[in-house]
Amino acid sequence: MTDALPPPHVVDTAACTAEVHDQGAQVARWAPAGAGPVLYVSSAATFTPGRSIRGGVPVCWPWFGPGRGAAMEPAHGFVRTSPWEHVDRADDGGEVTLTHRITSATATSPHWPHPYSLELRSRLGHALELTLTTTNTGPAPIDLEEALHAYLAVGDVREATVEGLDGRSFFDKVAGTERTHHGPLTFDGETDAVFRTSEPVTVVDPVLRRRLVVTTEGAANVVVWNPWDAKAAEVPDIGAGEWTLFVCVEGANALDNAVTIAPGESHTMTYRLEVEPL
Ligand SMILES: O=P(O)(O)OC[C@H]1O[C@H](O)[C@H](O)[C@@H](O)[C@@H]1O
Repeated sequence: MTDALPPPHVVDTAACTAEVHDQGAQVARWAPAGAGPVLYVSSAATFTPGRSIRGGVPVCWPWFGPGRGAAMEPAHGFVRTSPWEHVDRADDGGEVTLTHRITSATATSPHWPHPYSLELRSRLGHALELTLTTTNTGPAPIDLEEALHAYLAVGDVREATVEGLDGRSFFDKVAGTERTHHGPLTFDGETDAVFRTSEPVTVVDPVLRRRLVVTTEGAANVVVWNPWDAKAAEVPDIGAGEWTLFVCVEGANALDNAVTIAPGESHTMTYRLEVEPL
């Protein structure tokens, strides 16, 4: 039993540099040409079988956090710490698409006794585009939550804002209440919010002088998370003081926006990330 993950798939083209692990089909790094790293990866991240990498884009499936009944383990589902099969690598003029698949033949949970096939296509180029497709291969409907849990690198979360959430309702997981947001989102404490929106959102970062534009399809929610200082200090794989260096802006179908898929049917969620100068 080795205690280190196999080396990631490496992409190094005129369009971008990137690294993608078979465990969790997790994109750990992505930097389009001319930009610095766009995804935060903790200096204390572990690259160990069975443990999620703290950073990049973990795939949360088929429940989000502890699930709707707050009793599911591991948090965020079992596929982010499972090995996926790497099934394809295609190069299209410098844009590389990696395809990973995981199915009920190799990865199951006592909480999830359902036949399924799950595929992630990671298109790595000037933009990062992740397409997660669930197929119900069993005889009964399945009901699931999912998230593409991107850790976006920022210069200082206390100076960053998120545009595109004005007027949106959200479940505030910190307060445990339903609320409506007004104006740009700023950060002055622990933030853990499941917004009901399918519209693009933009992280404006005056420190790194860039805008990170997040566009989703097939996602009813955008989740915004930063643990702030005290919560981050309780998480061993967030490097000391590094809570200022990221904000998670996730595409998701969670809570009352869980997805039901009929036998033989599929559902697709797409998360697209682009960098613009400020
Ligand atoms: O520590 P993890 O299991 O990776 O979860 C990290 C965070 O993920 C999401 O953003 C959730 O909304 C948070 O409640 C959770 O704390």
